[in-house]
Amino acid sequence: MGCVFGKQSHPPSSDRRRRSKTVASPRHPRTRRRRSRGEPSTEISVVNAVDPVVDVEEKERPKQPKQKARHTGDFSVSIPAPERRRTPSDLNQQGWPSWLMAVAGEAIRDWTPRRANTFEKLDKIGQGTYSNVYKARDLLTGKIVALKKVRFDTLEPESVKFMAREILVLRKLNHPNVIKLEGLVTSRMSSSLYLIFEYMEHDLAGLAACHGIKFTEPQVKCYMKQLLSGLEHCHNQGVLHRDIKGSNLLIDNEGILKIADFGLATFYDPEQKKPLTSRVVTLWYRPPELLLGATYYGVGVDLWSAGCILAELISGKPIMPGRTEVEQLHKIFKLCGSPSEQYWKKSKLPNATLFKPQQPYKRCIAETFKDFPSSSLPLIETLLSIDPEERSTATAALNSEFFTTEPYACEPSSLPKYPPSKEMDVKLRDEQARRQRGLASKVNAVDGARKAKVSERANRAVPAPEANAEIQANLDKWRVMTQTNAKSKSEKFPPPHQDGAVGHPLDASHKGPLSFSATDTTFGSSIFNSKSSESAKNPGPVVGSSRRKKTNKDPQRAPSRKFIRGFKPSLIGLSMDFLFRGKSEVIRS
Ligand SMILES: Nc1ncnc2c1ncn2[C@@H]1O[C@H](COP(=O)(O)OP(=O)(O)OP(=O)(O)O)[C@@H](O)[C@H]1O
Repeated sequence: MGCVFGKQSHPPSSDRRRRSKTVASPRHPRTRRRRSRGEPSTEISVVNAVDPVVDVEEKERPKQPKQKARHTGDFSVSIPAPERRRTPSDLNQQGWPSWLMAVAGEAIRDWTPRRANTFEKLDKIGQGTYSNVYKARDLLTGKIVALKKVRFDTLEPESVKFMAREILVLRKLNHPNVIKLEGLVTSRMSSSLYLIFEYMEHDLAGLAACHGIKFTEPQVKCYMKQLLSGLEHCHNQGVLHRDIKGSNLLIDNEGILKIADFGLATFYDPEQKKPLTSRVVTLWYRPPELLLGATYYGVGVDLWSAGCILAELISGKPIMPGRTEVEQLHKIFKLCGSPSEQYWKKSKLPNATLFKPQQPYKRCIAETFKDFPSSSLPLIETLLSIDPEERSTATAALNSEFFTTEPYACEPSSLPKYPPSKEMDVKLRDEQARRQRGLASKVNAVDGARKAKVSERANRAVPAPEANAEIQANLDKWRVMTQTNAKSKSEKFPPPHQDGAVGHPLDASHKGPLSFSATDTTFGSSIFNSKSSESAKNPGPVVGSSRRKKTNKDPQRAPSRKFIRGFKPSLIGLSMDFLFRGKSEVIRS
């Protein structure tokens, strides 16, 4: 941060915005974030005069920061005339900048911002799609904290609102298994905002990716108990998290698990349901109703993700690593069975006609997970119910026999003390290994290196790849073209104001899912084996946004895109079976 002065050096931002709108697809798959990825359009130069907190990013910011188009929903957000220059007089009495007061007044009510110069930034410890996270020392208390620097565009009130929603949600929650927002930091003239959190040493994805860590049954129960307790609190407070996955489950050195990253969370009222976007939750953990386009949903979405995590913790690998929405649904149907006739009728899901298989798929959770502890199966069956209502509640899950039969959950404090294992650490380790392999491959022939790369990636990346956007866009087009009564997209999907998170595509969280031992052989079932080998042959997208872009051009990924492009209105009436068959044929070729 430092002492930061605003300096106007760009052409009017509307120009840049116009340009950027042509860049991003309105159906960009990363629904995850509705916040802008673009830097504020007022260029900032940094003079680190007073603050001990040096903002590396601001120092290194390029002269012409690229702006990505922002889509709050299925459509671009209209943006009001930009404010040009910020001065200290923009701060109100408490020290909040006016742009924040104007749009996010409620989120910061009764709080006073901390000054940047009261923290010492120590290390970058995490990177999300819309944030960088730093380890820092609070110079007033000496405590180590995590500072999450949120990227958003002050000139786009919508993007500030999304950030404000995250703050509002966090302020409403107060539970040992939910990350606590301890305050906010603003710097005088810059438009950055930092969220102050308690510092957590690990995340479950990172731990799970550590070689040699295989959780025991009491340990799995311990983590699951904490996850479900945190979820129970969120749901009781009327909050849906909508992105439960390993890298969002932080763990401290005392073994305490806390649910983090509420950037996609929303308030909901089960008594007065409002339409919400279906384009949330990282693909591998996304429940079938969202893949089928549900806009009225509830706690079941988080419980499904919790079910995926439970099975993953026991098995040692992600259970349904799909690369596209179609493939994800296929994996779900193969494992959990396709929805019953009754459910298709009752749910009236937007994509039902398209995705309903001609031949129903049989549920085979018990056979697939036959080696799992027997008390875990009823809970997995419940959490992975196709009908969200059958998933029940976090409270019911906590009372299930999984937790009431021996061996019981261990105490968090008895969990092993792990070395630093942030997902970021794992990424860096992998990158280093890849580089080394690259060198080795020069000596050992290209082929061998490619194989190693494939097997290493197979279990890790969580895609909600750009192909998803494409498929959704095609499905929408197709629906419009084929339904006599076709509704417009805006009618099918709630407009942004109905759900702050609508439709801004969920770009794969490049966060790796839990990836435990790749050599796990616990599963005898053909379903599991086939899945694993499929992933191994067709590795998921690589981690990290820049690389993700590259992978779109990766021939390994092309088949699904090719398939999607070839998806014509004339396919109406062809079943999901056909779609799956067609897809796998293309993949094989
Ligand atoms: N309180 C914390 N203590 C330690 N590390 C943290 C903390 N909060 C976040 N991190 C690290 O930073 C990473 C990114 O944080 P977070 O998930 O909140 O950001 P994000 O931009 O919302 O990410 P994503 O793109 O996954 O949604 C986390 O995976 C984690 O490793």
